[in-house]
Amino acid sequence: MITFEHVTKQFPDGTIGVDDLNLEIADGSFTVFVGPSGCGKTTSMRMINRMIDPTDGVITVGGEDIRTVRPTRLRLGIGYVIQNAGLMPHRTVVDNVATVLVLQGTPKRKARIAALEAMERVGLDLKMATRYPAQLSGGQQQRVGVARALAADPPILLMDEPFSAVDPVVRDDLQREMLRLQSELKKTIVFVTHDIDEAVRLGDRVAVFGTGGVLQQIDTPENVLTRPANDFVTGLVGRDRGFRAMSFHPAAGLPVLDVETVALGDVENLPTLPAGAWVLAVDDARRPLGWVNATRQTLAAQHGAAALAPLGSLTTPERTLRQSLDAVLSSPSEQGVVVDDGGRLLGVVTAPDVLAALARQKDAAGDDVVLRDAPVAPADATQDALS
Ligand SMILES: Nc1ncnc2c1ncn2[C@@H]1O[C@H](COP(=O)(O)OP(=O)(O)OP(=O)(O)O)[C@@H](O)[C@H]1O
Repeated sequence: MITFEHVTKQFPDGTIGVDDLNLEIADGSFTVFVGPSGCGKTTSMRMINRMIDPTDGVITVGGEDIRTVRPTRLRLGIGYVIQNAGLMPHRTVVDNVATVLVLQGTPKRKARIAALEAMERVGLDLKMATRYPAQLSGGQQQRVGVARALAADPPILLMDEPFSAVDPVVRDDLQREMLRLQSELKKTIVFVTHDIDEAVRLGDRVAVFGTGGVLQQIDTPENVLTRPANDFVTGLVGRDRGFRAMSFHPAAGLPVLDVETVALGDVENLPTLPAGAWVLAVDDARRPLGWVNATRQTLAAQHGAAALAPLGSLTTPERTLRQSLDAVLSSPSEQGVVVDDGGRLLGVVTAPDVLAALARQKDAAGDDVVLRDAPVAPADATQDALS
């Protein structure tokens, strides 16, 4: 457990970085500090490993007041990952990852073996071990940074905007990897970001910081989205929070409707489709391949799968209403394709059904916040999702 009790940090020039922070971070939890620039997220995080000392209040780690623990000893149990990874350019990847272990006195060979294991854990190809950081992509460097923090197996991991400098696709990959890692490792993670989407995706607790280093709300991601504590949090999570909150609603119970299908080889035998009609082309195992409509019919008969309209994103009955709506919005037929775990077609879902299911679930929870602020008309949801 990490606790902050009435913690304030005033810098020598008078700036209040963090103002009377009270916070409990449970062992094994993933807590995200989120908020706009300059609101005290990094200062709060750096006080945990004593890179910054508070001017007032008490921080404990594992029940110990950290003022009584030498920073070097404290940091042995705390991994630290920063933006741009902060790797040493003249050391190979494996030696970068082994850094902390070597500093702790682990013999070099043993440290390298542990470093290779950490690289594997974060999904890095071991071929990269002998490269230098500049020979890696941004995303790979960031993985090296995470491997380095994990190599000595500290129970606590501090991560300061670790994925901000990479492009959205790589970032999505790194976030997914982080969730997988955490489900295996169960570290106590404190993660700083200014991106609310990243915060609600990764955190099991989200701490929203506001101007002047004042904590505005600490709660589950769903509650931050659906029950923002005040206008500041409402502003931060934005007007499309209703759409984001759909990530927390299961798609179970959503009607999966039958859809007209055609085997790819039989497209040419289809009767001419009326305008607006769509038929789903499937392979021999009933895996969906793409959509056919009147304008695609002849092309698809001549050129096969390449001429089909793309499926859009697929979903499964076990996923969430947000993924169901994504599937609907990304499908040219406005029918979201639902498959089983083997990728075989189960049917389709539609936008009105997704929104009705959301309304039912919100009613059952006795919570009208999302619906009040994110109208249930399909057109609005579409606009929100695309904006
Ligand atoms: N060494 C310092 N001296 C004076 N003021 C500082 C110092 N470090 C931080 N601050 C100020 O303290 C406040 C909180 O800074 P902090 O870096 O914790 O914010 P942040 O929320 O992490 O912002 P960002 O997302 O931009 O990193 C800011 O107003 C900042 O300018």
